[in-house]
Formats: sequence, C-alpha cells, structure tokens
Amino acid sequence: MIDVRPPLLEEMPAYYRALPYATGLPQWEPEDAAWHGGLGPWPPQRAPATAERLAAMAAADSEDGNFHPMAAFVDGACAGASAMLSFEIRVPGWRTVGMGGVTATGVIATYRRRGLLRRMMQAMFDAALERGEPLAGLSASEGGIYGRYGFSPATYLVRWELARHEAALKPAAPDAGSLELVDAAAARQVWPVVHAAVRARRVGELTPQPGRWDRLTDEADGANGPLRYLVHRDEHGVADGIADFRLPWSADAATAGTLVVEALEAANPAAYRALWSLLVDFDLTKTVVAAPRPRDEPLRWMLADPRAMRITRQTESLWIRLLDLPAALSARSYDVPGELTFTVEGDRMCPANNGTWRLQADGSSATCIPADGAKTELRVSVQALGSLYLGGMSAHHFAYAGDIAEYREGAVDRLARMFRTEPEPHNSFVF
Ligand SMILES: CC(=O)SCCNC(=O)CCNC(=O)[C@H](O)C(C)(C)COP(=O)(O)OP(=O)(O)OC[C@H]1O[C@@H](n2cnc3c(N)ncnc32)[C@H](O)[C@@H]1OP(=O)(O)O
Repeated sequence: MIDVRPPLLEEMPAYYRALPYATGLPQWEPEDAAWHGGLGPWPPQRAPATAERLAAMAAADSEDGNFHPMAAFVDGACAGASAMLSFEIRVPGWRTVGMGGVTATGVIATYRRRGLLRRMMQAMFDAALERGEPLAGLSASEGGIYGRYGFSPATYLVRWELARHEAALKPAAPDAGSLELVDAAAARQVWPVVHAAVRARRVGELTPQPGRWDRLTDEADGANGPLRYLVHRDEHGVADGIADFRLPWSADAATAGTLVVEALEAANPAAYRALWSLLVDFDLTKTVVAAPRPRDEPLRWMLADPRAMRITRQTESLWIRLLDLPAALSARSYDVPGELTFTVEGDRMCPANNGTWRLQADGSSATCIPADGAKTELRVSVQALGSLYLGGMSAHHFAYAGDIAEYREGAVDRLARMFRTEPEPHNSFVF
C-alpha cells in the first residue's frame, strides 16, 4: 500500500535515509569540481549521515516553518522523500510572488519508477496552492526528470574564465568608494544587506533561507584554502558590494595561480566595477574563474577585449512551474503593453490551469481572466509558460519546439515581446 503524506517527527530519520545527500550516494555533479575547477577532480565521497546528524537535521527542519517535507511510504516503509521550501521570488515589475521550491528529493533505488515521485509532487503542488503559492520552482539533478511535472528552465547560470594578462578594463572614472578585505564575521554582516539591495531589483532572485550566510568561515577547505571576503563601501562608508573568493593551492602548472570567485554581488555599477577591478588583476595570479554567474555578466563589456571572457560551462538554473496560472500571470508586469487570448490544455496535475485565458497588460498592471468560448490566438504548454514567466526566454523558440501553436498571425511575436524582461533574470543561489 502506498501512502503519501508529510512525515511525522519520529519518521524523519527514515525520511532522510531516502535522500542521496543523507545516504552518501554519489552526486551527478559535485558542485566544486564541476563548477569551480580545482585540484581534485571530484570531492571525496561523503559518508552516510550518522544517527546524531539525522536527529539534528530533524530538529532544525521541524523548527523551520518554511520547510514542508513530503514522504512516500510503501507498506509502512519510507521509500521516497521530497520537500518544498517557501520562497518569495522577484518577478517583472519588482513584485514578489510566493514560490514552493522543490528540494531534497529522492526515491530509494529499489522503489523507483513506480510513480512515487509523481505522487509526492502532486501532494506538494496541492499543499503549495493551499498556502497560496502560485509558483513552484526547482533546480534539477538531471534534465530529463521534471518536464513531465510541468517545470521548464527559466534562468541560466554560467562559469567563465579570464586570463589575467588579457583582462585589462576600459578606462573609467576613479572609484569614490573603498575596498577592504574582511573576515568571515564581517562578511556575515554585509552579505544580507547587499543581497537585499540586489534582490529588490533583480528578477529571479529569491529570499534567502534563514542562516544562509552563517556557514561563512575563515577555516581552510583543504588545498582550496579559506574563503576570502572583499567588501566595497561607497564614499559614505556604506557597504554596497561583496565578493567571496579563494586562492586554491596547486602543484599543477595548469591550475596554479587561479583565483576562484564563488560569489559577487554589488548594489550599483561602481561597486561592481571596483570589486572586479581588483579580482581580475590580483597579484600572483594567472587566471580568474567565476561561478555561478549570470549569463549576461556586465564585466564582459568593461573589458578592453570582450572576447577575453570565456564561458566554459552553462546550464539552466531555476525551473519554474505555474501552479495557479491566473494568479501568477497577473502578479507580474509586462514591459510591452498588450492583450493575448491563449489556451492551455492537458495540465493533469493543476487542472485549473486548463482553458482559454485573456491576458491584458498596460505596462504596470495586468489581468488574466478566463475566456472560454473566445477565439484563441495561441496554444501554449504549461512548460513554455514556466520558461517564459520570468522573462528570460524567447516564445519563438518554444514555437519551434511545438510547445506553442499560433492560430493568429503575429501572436507568437506579441507573446514574445510582452513576456521578455531586461536584464536577463538570474538567481544567485539554488536550494
Ligand atoms: C529538485 C531535486 O531535488 S533534484 C534531485 C532529484 N533526485 C535525484 O536525482 C536522486 C536520484 N534519483 C531518484 O531518487 C529518483 O530516480 C527520482 C526521485 C528522480 C525519481 O523517482 P521515481 O519515484 O522513480 O519517479 P516516478 O516513478 O514518479 O517517475 C515518474 C516518471 O519520471 C521518469 N523518471 C524519473 N526519474 C527519471 C530520470 N532520472 N531520468 C528520466 N526519467 C525519469 C519515470 O520513468 C516516469 O516516467 P513516466 O511518467 O513516463 O512513467
């Protein structure tokens, strides 16, 4: 018998044992190796979490009102685990929308492909709708899993490299502010302030989980060395930018002298430029590696030679799924005013999304109301709407792929123009 429901506190250890990160099973892409590069190509295999560790995780998670676990029990045994974290995500028009972020998902190998994830996903969608969250989001371990549940990529992230001797910046006015290397305690104070300023004006950025920056430390991470923290302050001494970077040790000439930027945020162009000016020309280094970064990194256009920045890796980051289509589409704004009548079909997990809808947007506000019976201009899949929602993808591409069918000439172009946003949406962390 299959039972899908939130686990009880005493069931949490069994719940965690369904998760790869608790059982020590391999990860598809160990983040440090795949993204930052480093000495060891793969970090060492993690040991399964101890009973004490599982108990501590259960205690912490049960205190967290934004953590909504879901479990699948087969004949009483916990065989599958997943969870949603409640976030607020910034959408076009600088508003925020509630999003259930799917995280910590696993089905024990001997129980897989029996529909346990599908059932957990359905239960989590229903619970998110009850909490009033019109969106679900996630970052995917494998690209082939989540489209069937209505998710589709909405943001990208990249890793880039720059050779220091090619990284001359175009001339610019001198910085009126100042830079300072600080310790982890100071960085923990600055990060929330800078992130809040950035988040207010970045589509795709998420509210950080409580304690997000608590783990910042001055301790060395083996040969990768310690994280170092560079803060920018404006001319009044107010912190408006921060970067976390490492200078890993290497015996290999190919990777020696690499400066790895793991995070950098700035609330304005002057702070952004000042931070990068030092990091791309750091004494005794040869190469700068940065990840995860936005695809439309402005630094490229500050370089005298824009080709010097080489994107060495790109993947999709946040996948979006519309749970409540009219609430989601009327919560964002549309830079290009317009009107569209479109039809969604075949959404079995959120059937209220099906039907014909009329979206009307005047540049600052929008309405999305049922228009069943009206002449439709487009058929749009719920996946295409997920990708288009934050404004980073082109509707034309989804028309090529068959996710959008045009019944009135010019309707795809109108959809594309209405949904696009500038700059490209970005989320600086995954969950
Ligand atoms: C958001 C995150 O947390 S990402 C982390 C996801 N977790 C992992 O990658 C850990 C390892 N993988 C697993 O634990 C499991 O394979 C899961 C959780 C991904 C899938 O669990 P399952 O219970 O097997 O999924 P379920 O049986 O509901 O599958 C539904 C459908 O997805 C397909 N599917 C599931 N996983 C995969 C996959 N990795 N690749 C391709 N198809 C898949 C199934 O074949 C099935 O297809 P169908 O609807 O056409 O019949």
